[in-house]
Amino acid sequence: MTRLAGLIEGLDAVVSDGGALDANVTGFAIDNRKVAPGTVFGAFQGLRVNGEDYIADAVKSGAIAVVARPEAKVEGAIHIAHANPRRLFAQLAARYFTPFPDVTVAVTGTNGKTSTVELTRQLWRMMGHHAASIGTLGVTTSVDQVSTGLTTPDIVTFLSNMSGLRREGITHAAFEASSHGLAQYRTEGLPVLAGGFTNLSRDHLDYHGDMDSYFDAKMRLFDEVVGADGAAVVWADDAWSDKVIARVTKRGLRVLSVGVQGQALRLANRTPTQLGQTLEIEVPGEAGGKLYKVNLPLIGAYQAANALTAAGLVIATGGDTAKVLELLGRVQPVRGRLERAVISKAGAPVYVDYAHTPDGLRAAIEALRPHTKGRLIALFGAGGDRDVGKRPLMGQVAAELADHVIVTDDNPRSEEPSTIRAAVMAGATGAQEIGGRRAAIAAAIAQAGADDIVLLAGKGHEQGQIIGDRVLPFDDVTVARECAG
Ligand SMILES: CC(=O)N[C@H]1[C@@H](OP(=O)(O)OP(=O)(O)OC[C@H]2O[C@@H](n3ccc(=O)[nH]c3=O)[C@H](O)[C@@H]2O)O[C@H](CO)[C@@H](O)[C@@H]1O[C@H](C)C(=O)N[C@@H](C)C(=O)N[C@H](CCC(=O)O)C(=O)O
Ligand SMILES: Nc1ncnc2c1ncn2[C@@H]1O[C@H](COP(=O)(O)OP(=O)(O)OP(=O)(O)O)[C@@H](O)[C@H]1O
Ligand SMILES: N[C@H](CCC[C@H](N)C(=O)O)C(=O)O
Ligand SMILES: [Mg+2]
Repeated sequence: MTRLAGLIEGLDAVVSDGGALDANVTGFAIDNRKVAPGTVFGAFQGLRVNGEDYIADAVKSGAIAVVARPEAKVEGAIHIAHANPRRLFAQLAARYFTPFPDVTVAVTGTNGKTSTVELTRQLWRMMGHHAASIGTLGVTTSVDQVSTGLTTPDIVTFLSNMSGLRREGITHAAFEASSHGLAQYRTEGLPVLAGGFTNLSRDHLDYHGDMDSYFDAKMRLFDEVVGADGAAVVWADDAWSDKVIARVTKRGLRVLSVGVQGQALRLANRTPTQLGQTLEIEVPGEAGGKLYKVNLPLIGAYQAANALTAAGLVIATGGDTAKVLELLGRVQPVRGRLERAVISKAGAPVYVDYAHTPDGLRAAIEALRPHTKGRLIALFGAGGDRDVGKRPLMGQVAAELADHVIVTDDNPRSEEPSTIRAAVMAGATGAQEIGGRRAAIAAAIAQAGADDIVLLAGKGHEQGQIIGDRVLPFDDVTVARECAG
């Protein structure tokens, strides 16, 4: 039995009459359609609708308490009122779902979150811990991967997953904190020992408005989600890194900066090899510090960055530096991130990558350049119902850096595919436009000679293409194999 009175004890909220405080709490929900008898309902103002409009329905379905703004109307259940109901709901739900894995870290940034949490999970696992990650790829453990649909799931899914992982024996968990997730308090309430920052560049301005608000949304991870005695692992070579370091230092977090300009793990040298790259990493300490040489079995400067951030998180939460750096030599590739799908009949390697921002495209093309003898053919589109301003910029980056560009469809969602393509084409001087992703992939592979390399960007691991409100099965890796054979 979990009594409501016990859960709300000491919480900073105004609690109304209207129900029994000794009632048994059976669960939490933020969608009235998921309310069962005994549920605590969170009623939040959303972008699409106002959750407060569903309070009466939630009470009818058996909600015993409603967390909502003081001005919301709650009848027939206890009103737990707070000006910031999402945050309060997270704290309350966490009291219900506790305990969680002992060591929990979070990663934010525009690009690299998925790769970093996945590499963190792998490092922990190789160190003998029971580890998991939660993010775009779903909930991943060493035996399972279950999709949640979003990068940062809703608060109830998140906390119940974290608690379920603990019951399965998971002691270490890394999760992706997207800017939407942070702005909506989707990952709160549990102790977070360290936060990682990968980078910041243009994305999601449809939601956040401008870069400063986008930055502030991300910084909530360090301002509020990571515990006051926690650590911040900061990729030091981004244009926003200094601002992040200043902010986390002001909060009093322990700072581990990593990268060429990093102080905790300094990337002294990076040399691409055929199947990966050699990293020389300087770690300050006694006797002038120590230089470690790591043969990272992943290609691309960006994966070196994510690997160092992951190593930083593991070290920040107690991992032995020498051991962690040694284990970087044994990590596995991350699904859909510079994944080699196939080698075409003509002999051209075809890579699938999840680049879906201008900066991501730049990183993916630059990663493949040292491995290209002939031409680099880049294929991509842009997602519908997302930041429209990034479209011509993606076109520009590709036109500038690739030798041949094919603009096609990503997930059009509710938009007209040709309109999205036109917006990308506006920046992509000299590009070829091919509607229909399968036809475009076939054309890209058919054009590639033995010395060329093909990059299929934007969809990475995704298993479907969202057209209208339907999701049609589509996997870039499978389609590439079909077109290559
Ligand atoms: C813009 C956005 O982030 N929207 C998410 C958000 O919506 P919202 O809070 O604005 O909610 P709303 O739909 O207006 O509804 C308001 C409230 O009423 C409730 N409701 C609604 C209808 C109903 O019948 N009954 C009911 O109780 C809802 O549960 C909600 O609490 O909360 C909803 C419930 O959890 C999410 O489903 C929804 O994700 C939509 C589908 C989405 O597309 N999100 C994307 C943009 C997203 O979150 N992406 C990020 C970023 C990925 C990246 O890093 O690139 C991610 O973390 O995945
Ligand atoms: N450190 C990085 N710097 C620049 N670009 C990167 C970096 N890491 C990844 N990328 C690019 O971004 C793409 C997405 O990477 P990843 O999935 O790890 O990021 P993410 O932050 O989880 O994305 P999402 O916002 O969709 O959750 C990669 O396929 C790559 O093209
Ligand atoms: N988390 C990102 C993923 C984008 C992937 C791309 N394939 C698209 O559909 O735009 C988003 O929701 O914007
Ligand atoms: Mg991700």
